[in-house]
Amino acid sequence: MLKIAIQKSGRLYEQSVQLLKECGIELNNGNRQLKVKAFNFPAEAYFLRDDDIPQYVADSVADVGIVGENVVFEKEKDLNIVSKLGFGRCRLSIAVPKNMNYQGGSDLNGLKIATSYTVLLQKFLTENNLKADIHEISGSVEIAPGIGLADAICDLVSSGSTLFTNNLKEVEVILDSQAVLVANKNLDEENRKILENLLLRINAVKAAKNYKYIMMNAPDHQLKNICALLPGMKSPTIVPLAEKGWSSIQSVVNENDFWEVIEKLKQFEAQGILVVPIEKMIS
Ligand SMILES: Nc1ncnc2c1ncn2[C@@H]1O[C@H](COP(=O)(O)OP(=O)(O)OP(=O)(O)O)[C@@H](O)[C@H]1O
Ligand SMILES: O=P(O)(O)OC[C@H]1O[C@H](OP(=O)(O)OP(=O)(O)O)[C@H](O)[C@@H]1O
Ligand SMILES: [Mg+2]
Repeated sequence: MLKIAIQKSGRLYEQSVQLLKECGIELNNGNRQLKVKAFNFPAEAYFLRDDDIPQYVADSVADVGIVGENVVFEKEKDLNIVSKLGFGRCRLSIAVPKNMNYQGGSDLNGLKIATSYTVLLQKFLTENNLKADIHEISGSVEIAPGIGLADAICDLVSSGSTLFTNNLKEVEVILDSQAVLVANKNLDEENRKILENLLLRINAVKAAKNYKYIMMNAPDHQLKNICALLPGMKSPTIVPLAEKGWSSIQSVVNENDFWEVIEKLKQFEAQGILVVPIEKMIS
């Protein structure tokens, strides 16, 4: 039985549960139980404060956990990061009052900086030969300069709207972060196998999000051009149409190249192009 630690509530909760669901792991947490067995997978979920997850996984209280890289690196526990999950994207940044004439890192010398990320902030200061006074607070960090508690802050930023509403501006990015799956370094054989299975599913879900399934008709003399454009997972599927000289082509296309590929397909006389989402993709 693989014990999976996930955030009880907050920024990562919904997407963590959703990811497990897309992996076929259903957790009925309807009545807010903190420990829930999956119906159809040898796993059990523990719902915890995100700050505690690295410690619990390192201590084998849980075998794996879903948590932000920002927390993983701040806590400095000996863990394996086994997958980057692509959600919970944010950055850990230093921000100063909007009206400060900030020229560069050396302007931080001698300032009082409020943060919940003392380890990562100290590392940044040391690496950049800066000396500032770190003032640890556990939340509502952005309010600190406005109430005279500190001169600057170091906290998570995503859209920047919290900084904006508190009259602050972002001046240094310390870390780019996203949610990751971390694992205990000494899993037993049984749990290692379950984790392998879970990772296969996570990779299938992640890959599917990056690709679309594409179908079209094209004249046979363009097949070579189109196949070069759409290599597919192995190679495209080509089926002759009832109309002579025409074929139907099916393949996958990466989301990033999508519009460029469509434009070229039109040049290669493709018609009736259909694009559909993929639910899972296993290579
Ligand atoms: N604005 C944001 N946009 C995207 N991801 C974010 C944002 N803020 C935080 N995160 C990510 O989500 C994680 C959890 O954030 P949240 O604000 O829910 O934490 P918390 O208040 O410490 O929760 P807990 O009650 O579990 O301790 C953060 O550690 C970070 O990785
Ligand atoms: O750049 P933004 O999009 O404004 O996001 C940044 C804010 O989001 C997080 O807090 P959250 O809203 O999760 O609340 P919290 O204070 O309870 O952690 C983070 O601590 C910032 O305050
Ligand atoms: Mg927390």
